[in-house]
Order: sequence, then C-alpha cells, then structure tokens
Amino acid sequence: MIAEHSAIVARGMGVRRGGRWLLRPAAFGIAGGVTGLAGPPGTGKSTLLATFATLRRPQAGALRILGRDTANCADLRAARARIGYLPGRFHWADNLTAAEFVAYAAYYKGMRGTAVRPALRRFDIADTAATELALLPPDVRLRAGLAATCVHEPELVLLDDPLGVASARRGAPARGSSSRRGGGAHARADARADARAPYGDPADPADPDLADLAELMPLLHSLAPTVVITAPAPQLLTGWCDRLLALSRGRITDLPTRSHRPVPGSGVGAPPAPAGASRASRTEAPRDRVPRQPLRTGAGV
Ligand SMILES: Nc1ncnc2c1ncn2[C@@H]1O[C@H](COP(=O)(O)OP(=O)(O)OP(=O)(O)O)[C@@H](O)[C@H]1O
Repeated sequence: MIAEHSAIVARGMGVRRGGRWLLRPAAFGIAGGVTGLAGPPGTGKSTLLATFATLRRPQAGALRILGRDTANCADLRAARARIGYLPGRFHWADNLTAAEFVAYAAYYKGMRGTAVRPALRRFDIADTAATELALLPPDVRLRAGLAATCVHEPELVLLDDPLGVASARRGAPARGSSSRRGGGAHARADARADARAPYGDPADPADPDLADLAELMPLLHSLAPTVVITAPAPQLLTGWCDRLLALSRGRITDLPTRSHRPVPGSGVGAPPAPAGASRASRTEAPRDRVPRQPLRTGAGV
C-alpha cells in the first residue's frame, strides 16, 4: 500500500528512454528518511531521479511529488521549489567558486544572497568559498554540491551517485591541502582526473573505500526529511539507508537494508533509523552545521 503522504507517489508510472522502458509502469511510494536506489550503470537510475526532480516527464501514469501532481503546472512549480537535486556530474560549474556555485543555486531557488554563507558554513566549506570547484578535492566538491542543493532547505533531496563524486580518487596522484587553496593548472588537472576516476570495487565487501564512504553518511542523513540517493551497487547503500530499492530490467524492488559488514564508528551496519524519523532523531549533527568529516583522501578523494 502506498501512503498518500509519501514524498514521492508513483501510480502506474513508466519511464522510457532510448526506445525502452527503464521503469515499466509501476505503483510505489517513497516516504521520509533516506532511500537508496541501486542499479548497475545504464539501468536508468539517473533518468528516474531526474523524473523525480520533475526535469523529465514520465511516459505513463502519474507522479506526485510532495503532495503535488506533477502534471499540473501550478503544482509542478510549487513542488520544484521544495526539491533539491544534485546530478552526478556538475562539471559545467568547474570554473565557479564554491560561493558562486551556491549563490547561483540560491538565485534560481528564489533565495536571497544572504542564504549563501550559512549554506557554506553548514557544510563546513566556508574556508574554501573562494576556490573554484575544479580545484577542490572531490569530497569538498561534493560538499559544495550539497550546499548548493540544500541552500533553500528543500523537503526532498535527490542525489545522483554522490558517493561516486566523493570517492572518485583511485589512481589519482596524492595531493596536499594546497589544492584547496589554489594550486594552478596541475591541481586543476588532478581534480578533473579525480572526478573521472572510478570507485573502488563495490562488489568487494572488504574494500576499504566503503568505510571511507561511510563517513559521509551522517551528513547525507541530515539533509532533508526525505533523501533519495543512487549508487551503482547495493553494497554501497546497504546498512545505512532507511530503505533500499533496486532498479533492474525495468522493475523496482525492495532489498534488505541491513549490512552484514558493520563498520565501527561509521554508522554502516548500525540499524537504520525508522523511516520518517525526524532529522534531529536521525543524526547527532546539529541542523545548522554538519562538521566536516573528511574522507581518507590521500589523493584528495
Ligand atoms: N542521451 C541519451 N540518448 C538516448 N538514450 C540514452 C541517453 N542517455 C542514456 N540513455 C539510455 O538511458 C539508459 C539509462 O541511462 P541512465 O543514465 O539513466 O542510467 P544509470 O543507471 O543512471 O547509469 P549510470 O550509473 O551510468 O549513470 C541508458 O542505458 C541508455 O539506454
């Protein structure tokens, strides 16, 4: 049964792209808490997330977001104002500083410029406000993306493969913290190489990268009442999401959320907070500022 008050309610919703159903018409709801959506590359996670973000329209059925019918223009506008969406790639913003990037998002969300500083502080990146995104290590770059996504304090946050953004470091040369303050062409090239570097092996439960990624979890839990996060493998999401969904061959299915591989101190493997639990009860971090917990970057993630 679908709870009508769920942030996302799909009824007979189908999503097509490239001449095939990425999601065959289905009915489902996504309620409060953090929901993970896993599926191998190309299965349609990004397309589905963009549909939830109302950037794409479903080819069948109906989609309600935050109680609004996305087929209705006035409702659509109202829903959009309460959504925060971060695509998996935002290289178009590489030449903007973190502050400019957040200011740009604030402008389009109808926020005053005074919202920018608090957003940067909340994600603990005020000290890198004047640094271009291309020069930031991926974990800090992700924080800038989250600050932009959440500058208007949305009720629904949609993050396309944020763990990929934050973990994109394998094979990249080690960089010092100087890259955060500038660093010139080499640092810029490194940052771009980092951003293209692949995950560790998400299918390997012993991969130490999963522990690194887990350090981001309290931050992701603190963003909004409802958060949807995609990842290419369920192992990346297991154990810390309130709900875990898999997208495969055009179908969405529920997966177990419990981890078989607890990571001490990371929150991974701990029982998930109940869906719909308040933000305050789901995280120890205060609402107004999430302390930076840098990934074990070495190469600047
Ligand atoms: N520009 C495009 N034109 C036509 N079809 C496309 C285009 N981009 C993607 N597709 C189709 O949509 C499918 C889903 O792509 P999508 O990016 O949503 O998948 P994904 O699961 O998010 O993959 P990834 O993790 O690699 O981003 C692809 O397999 C492809 O068939």
